[in-house]
Amino acid sequence: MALTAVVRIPTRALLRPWARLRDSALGWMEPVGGVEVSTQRFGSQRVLVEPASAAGVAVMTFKNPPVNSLSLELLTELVINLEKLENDKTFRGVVLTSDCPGIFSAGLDLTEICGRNPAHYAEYWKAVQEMWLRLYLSNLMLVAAINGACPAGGCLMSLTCDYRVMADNPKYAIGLNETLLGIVAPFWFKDTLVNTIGHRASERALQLGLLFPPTEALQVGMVDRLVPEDQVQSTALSVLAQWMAIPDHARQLTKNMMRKPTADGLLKKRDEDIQNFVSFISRDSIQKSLQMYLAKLRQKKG
Ligand SMILES: CC/C=C\C/C=C\CCC/C=C/CC(=O)SCCNC(=O)CCNC(=O)[C@H](O)C(C)(C)COP(=O)(O)OP(=O)(O)OC[C@H]1O[C@@H](n2cnc3c(N)ncnc32)[C@H](O)[C@@H]1OP(=O)(O)O
Repeated sequence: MALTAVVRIPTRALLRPWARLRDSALGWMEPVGGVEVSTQRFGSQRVLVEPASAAGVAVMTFKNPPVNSLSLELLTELVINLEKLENDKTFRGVVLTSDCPGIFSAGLDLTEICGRNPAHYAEYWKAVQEMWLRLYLSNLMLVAAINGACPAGGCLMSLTCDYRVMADNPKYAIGLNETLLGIVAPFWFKDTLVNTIGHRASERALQLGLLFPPTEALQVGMVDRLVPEDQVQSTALSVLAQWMAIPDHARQLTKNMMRKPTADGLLKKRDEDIQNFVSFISRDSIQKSLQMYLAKLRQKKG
């Protein structure tokens, strides 16, 4: 079914993006000559992209049931869809959220890093790096609408965003819990956390593999706002509307200035990081820890 519709945004609003917010607040909707904005829904099997009602904004929804684990396929689709949004200059902001009830993302897909061969680990880790680099350095404004559990790689993904809104439900938790699995968060996971909550809080959180319930996550600065579950996405959209009031070029240069040094840390040694990952994850002791952890997860139901 074709869902294409074309909305015209006046050129003056595109040249002065902050004017768009003001104009729409005034109820200015009249289509006049300008740039075409596609309102077509797109995406792929595991990543749905829908333009939001506000011009320039899209919602990217992960749908990789049951837990949105970051499989190679999901990572690949995420990067492709992000690139599409970035290439379409009508989009300025994206809300990232989940279609899996009660779960934002369970993090890396453990079946990708357990019981496979070194070539697979290398391919997978490259995709994880790519996801982080693309999101972390994206020129788009990214807001995470965290509508469920958000451990490990799921937390990392949310930390790449410019703002995090989380459902205020004590059943959900967020954090980099790698040590609980007997594995170690790589330096760029660590750097992303340090840049968000500071060194001391990160050191404690990483060593203990802390998963913070929403109230504590807010206190430590891991998320920016808590709202009732049914308001997570709408709040994320209204946060984006506020950020849209800032001229893009100034905001983008500022974001890049803040983040590039951290990203360069990985860009300078991507291959070495892949080799480290492959040799670490291939160790018998690490594979045993992961197998035990997976078995525990699977037993939970039984
Ligand atoms: C010196 C160092 C050098 C290099 C270091 C290099 C690298 C090491 C670092 C690698 C980084 C890793 C980061 C990660 O992301 S690891 C993944 C961590 N994730 C978790 O710990 C989350 C595990 N899952 C859960 O806690 C729960 O599933 C969750 C709270 C998300 C949802 O709970 P719920 O009760 O709703 O569902 P479950 O019944 O638990 O799960 C349903 C089925 O999904 C399977 N599952 C869950 N999580 C994963 C996963 N991450 N990957 C794959 N599969 C997962 C679970 O087993 C159930 O499966 P079935 O029983 O239905 O078959």
